[in-house]
Amino acid sequence: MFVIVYWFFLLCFSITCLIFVVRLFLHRTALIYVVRRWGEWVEDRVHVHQHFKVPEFNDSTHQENQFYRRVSLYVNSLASIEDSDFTNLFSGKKPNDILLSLDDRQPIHDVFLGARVSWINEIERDDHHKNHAVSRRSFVLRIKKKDKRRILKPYLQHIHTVSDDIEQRRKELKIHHHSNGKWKSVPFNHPASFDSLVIDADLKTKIRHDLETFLKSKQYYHKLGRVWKRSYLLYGPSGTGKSSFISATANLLNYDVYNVNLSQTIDDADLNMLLLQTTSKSLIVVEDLDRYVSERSRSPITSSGLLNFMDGILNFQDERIMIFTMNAKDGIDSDLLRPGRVDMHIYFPMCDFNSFKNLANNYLGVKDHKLFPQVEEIFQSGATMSPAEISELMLVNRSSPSRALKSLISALQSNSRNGGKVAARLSDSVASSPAPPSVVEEAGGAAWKETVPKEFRKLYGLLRLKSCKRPGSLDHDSELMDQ
Ligand SMILES: Nc1ncnc2c1ncn2[C@@H]1O[C@H](COP(=O)(O)OP(=O)(O)OP(=O)(O)O)[C@@H](O)[C@H]1O
Ligand SMILES: [Mg+2]
Repeated sequence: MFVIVYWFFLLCFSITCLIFVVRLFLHRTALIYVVRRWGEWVEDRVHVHQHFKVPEFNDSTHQENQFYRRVSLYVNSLASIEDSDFTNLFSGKKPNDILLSLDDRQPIHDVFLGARVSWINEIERDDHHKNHAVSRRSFVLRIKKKDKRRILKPYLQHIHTVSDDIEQRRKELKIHHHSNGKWKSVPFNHPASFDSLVIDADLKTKIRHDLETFLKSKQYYHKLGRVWKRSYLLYGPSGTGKSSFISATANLLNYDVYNVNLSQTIDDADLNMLLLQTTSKSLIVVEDLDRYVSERSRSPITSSGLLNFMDGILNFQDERIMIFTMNAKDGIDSDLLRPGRVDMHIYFPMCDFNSFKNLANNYLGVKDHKLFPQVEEIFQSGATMSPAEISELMLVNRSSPSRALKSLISALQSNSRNGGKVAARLSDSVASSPAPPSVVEEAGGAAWKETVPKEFRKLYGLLRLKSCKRPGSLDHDSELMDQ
């Protein structure tokens, strides 16, 4: 009995060692790839496949096949390209960017909804084409017959979505300005990013989330019969980051910027034409809307022309984001900012101690300093400056954080001593401080009361009571209206 058990354990041990050695050998010598390939070959033999060819050019018209371009982008973005036997390397548009591209006649595998498919990029020579030889490229999709019905349509749709996304990310951004009713563009290279923007962290997350949700909501907007656009109002004193926010949003979404200058002598028709000429996936920006409104009597643009422009009624189905900026909301016609026309109101406050600490970290690389308590005390006494002024001071004194902080302390002290500039700024900030839902409820006005059910209004009232007025806050009213 003992001998049988002994031999049994010895056999198990020997088999385990053998498996271990074989695996090690296969991995070390890369023979594992050969074995896998055999496995795939065998699996391929036992299935019936169907092939779909995507030629680079349309045979009859010799026009470029747009789907070939999409497939090429998609295939070259697959992670499995790194396992391909032969891949080309190209430099991308951005520095240090290396792009991989599949070489001719190289197969590449992909998995979609649990089904394994493969692509191969073929190249055929046509020696009889008008007396000279031409190469015809194509991608061929190989898919198991049993999977075709289940995955083909969603897979092609998936290729569309992914390639759109890649194109969007690779696009070179432009900023457009208009003169004489025509857009002129220059490359947009502003480095602003959401990370360097100093605003309340929760607010930043909410805005990012709102933008991302908007981008994914095409079907939803269309189902509701609404123009697929989102509008933001940025308001707050000068130098608090409104324009930086616009640049950061353009960089985040990779959207072109169209800067609409309402003070130029344009009329309603020009404004409509300008809007029609904007492309999708763009930010349409109107800076200093309050200044324009106060000077409106001298402008050829009518009130309804402006409202139609803000509603984007001429642009169906396109993906646009509109951003309006102003220093203060008071005195602005409530219809102009009503929910639906402007979806979200974002307040940009003057600096407080928290924002100051973020700026000090960004500009001076200091998270803490012995002068911080003194700075905090001055902020608590009510003195303040705009992020633009503070960042400028820090930039000039960036070689010495102590010097930067001392200059800031004396600037804050002198501001609060003479009360002038700061007092003005403070009153500005208080006057335009966020009054989240209440202001917009007025803006929604009677129409809102007519169209929104009573229960909803009650809930809305409760939320209003709970919302607290914080600097850097967000008016959620319009979010609610959208739901
Ligand atoms: N919140 C902020 N976070 C980081 N930097 C800021 C912020 N606000 C202002 N700055 C700095 O100040 C500079 C000017 O800010 P910006 O032009 O965005 O202000 P603004 O609110 O648009 O002012 P204005 O109302 O005068 O147009 C920016 O380039 C940036 O360096
Ligand atoms: Mg600005």
